[in-house]
Amino acid sequence: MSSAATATSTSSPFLAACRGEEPEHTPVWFMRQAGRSLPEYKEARAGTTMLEACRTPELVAEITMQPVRRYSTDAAIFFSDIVVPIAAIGVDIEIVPGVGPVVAEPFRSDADAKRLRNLDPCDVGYVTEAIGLLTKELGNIPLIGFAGAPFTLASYLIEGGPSRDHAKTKALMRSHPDVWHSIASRLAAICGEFLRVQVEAGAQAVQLFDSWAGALSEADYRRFALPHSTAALAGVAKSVPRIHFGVGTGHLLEAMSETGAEVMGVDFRIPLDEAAARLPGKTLQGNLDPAAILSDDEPLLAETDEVLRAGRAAKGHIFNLGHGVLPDSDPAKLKLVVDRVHEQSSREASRR
Ligand SMILES: Cc1c2[nH]c(c1CCC(=O)O)Cc1[nH]c(c(CCC(=O)O)c1C)Cc1[nH]c(c(CCC(=O)O)c1C)Cc1[nH]c(c(C)c1CCC(=O)O)C2
Repeated sequence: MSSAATATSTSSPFLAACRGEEPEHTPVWFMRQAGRSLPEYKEARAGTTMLEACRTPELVAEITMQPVRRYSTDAAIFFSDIVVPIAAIGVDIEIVPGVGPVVAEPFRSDADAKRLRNLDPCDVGYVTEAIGLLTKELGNIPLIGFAGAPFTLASYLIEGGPSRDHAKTKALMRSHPDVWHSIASRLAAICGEFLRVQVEAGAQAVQLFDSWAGALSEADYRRFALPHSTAALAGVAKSVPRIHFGVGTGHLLEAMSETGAEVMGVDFRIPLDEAAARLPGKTLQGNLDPAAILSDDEPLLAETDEVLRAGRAAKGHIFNLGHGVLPDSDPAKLKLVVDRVHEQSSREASRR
């Protein structure tokens, strides 16, 4: 490792917390920190579709930087989407504004599984290029790369779009487990490669989003999702810290941490001290309710303090929301939270 890289990793509160070391203050970043809550994002994105934007390195770098500049977050998350690698291998998928990913021909059969060929780094050359631009601009702020987990991606491919009950996906798992495992294992290989491309280009941590895994029972999660998420994360094992996150996954925390992730994301439904008792020795990330950002300052700051207090029970704590920033959020409130987290936790650190 070069001396520059060593200096970066030792001086970053985010990377220290990932490793379970004592940072100078509690690091903070927000899922969906770049997005529709920022006027400068709306301006930069005007006239460009989401997937076109993800394929334009200068625009990706600019949008990734926007929240870092505005809020002084302790990490940047790469601006992209979980469906970018799927589109890159030629699957006809679009991101429809206000809806989400929509697939022209939903996946149902073994023949469909074969539409998922391996990802070649050249398929996503724009990702490597954008991360190259970003590592120069970010200085010692680490960049988080990410991918969607096989279950969450498979749900979009099988349902054809967003789904509340994931009924077609669950029916396919049960009736045709061989087809399911074929789709999910191909997705795991694609996700693992997508993560590797980002790390090789300069991402210093990764997050695997299994946003919809909370729809599964623990038994089904273990049988149908866990092996594939484990395989996806194995792609970058031992190279960078790996964060794993899902929504409504309180019943799955232990099972999800068996993927090997060093950091577990916790949504807002479970207090961090409870999660810490269940996952001893893990760094936790979370978990202010995104809706708290829409409230008045007083309740917002009280809840921020409570998340910090509960987070002290964990080996390491990375402050975040329990899910993504809501589009109606006022950027000034997010800035208020960042400043509060930094102030309160540096005061705490100086008392130790
Ligand atoms: C399920 C999922 C998707 N994408 C993602 C997930 C997992 C995280 C989660 O649970 O929220 C991940 C994602 N998508 C985006 C990021 C960028 C980084 C960040 O700031 O967090 C990340 C990490 C940008 C985006 N991805 C998308 C937007 C909004 C598109 C726009 O601004 O036009 C952004 C900023 C589009 C998208 N893409 C997806 C959805 C559901 C949507 C929203 C559709 C809508 O409401 O318009 C699929």
